[in-house]
Amino acid sequence: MSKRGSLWQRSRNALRGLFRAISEEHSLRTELLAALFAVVLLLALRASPLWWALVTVLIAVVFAAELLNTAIENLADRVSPEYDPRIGRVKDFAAAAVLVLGVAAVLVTIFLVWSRLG
Ligand SMILES: Nc1ncnc2c1ncn2[C@@H]1O[C@H](COP(=O)(O)OP(=O)(O)OP(=O)(O)O)[C@@H](O)[C@H]1O
Repeated sequence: MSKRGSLWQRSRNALRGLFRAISEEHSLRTELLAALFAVVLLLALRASPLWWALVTVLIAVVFAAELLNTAIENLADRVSPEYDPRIGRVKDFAAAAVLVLGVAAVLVTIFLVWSRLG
């Protein structure tokens, strides 16, 4: 099987992964809603372009982390479907990465509201 492909083919694979993850992962859909809320908040607060840039990067990073977490979970389940404490640790580490970014997103939202209304 060839590992090379046109940019279009690779983009199609990536988009297929994105839509599959959105349809299968509840947490990704929750993050999508949170991103929508952040955009509404930015509009309502008439935030500066710098805030838009910061929130955009944060949304993308949270999404990317969740997608990698999903990929790791899928791989772990394929490699070791049975209970294995090391697989549990790997999944916990991947979930922790998403948690760290989720906390950062909440803090940035608080700072945004604070800077505009405080
Ligand atoms: N094969 C396994 N061996 C040991 N522990 C596991 C195993 N599978 C899952 N776990 C434990 O259960 C937790 C949840 O794993 P699971 O694969 O169900 O993720 P999830 O709840 O679907 O996560 P997410 O909400 O991010 O999709 C893991 O973080 C890990 O602690």
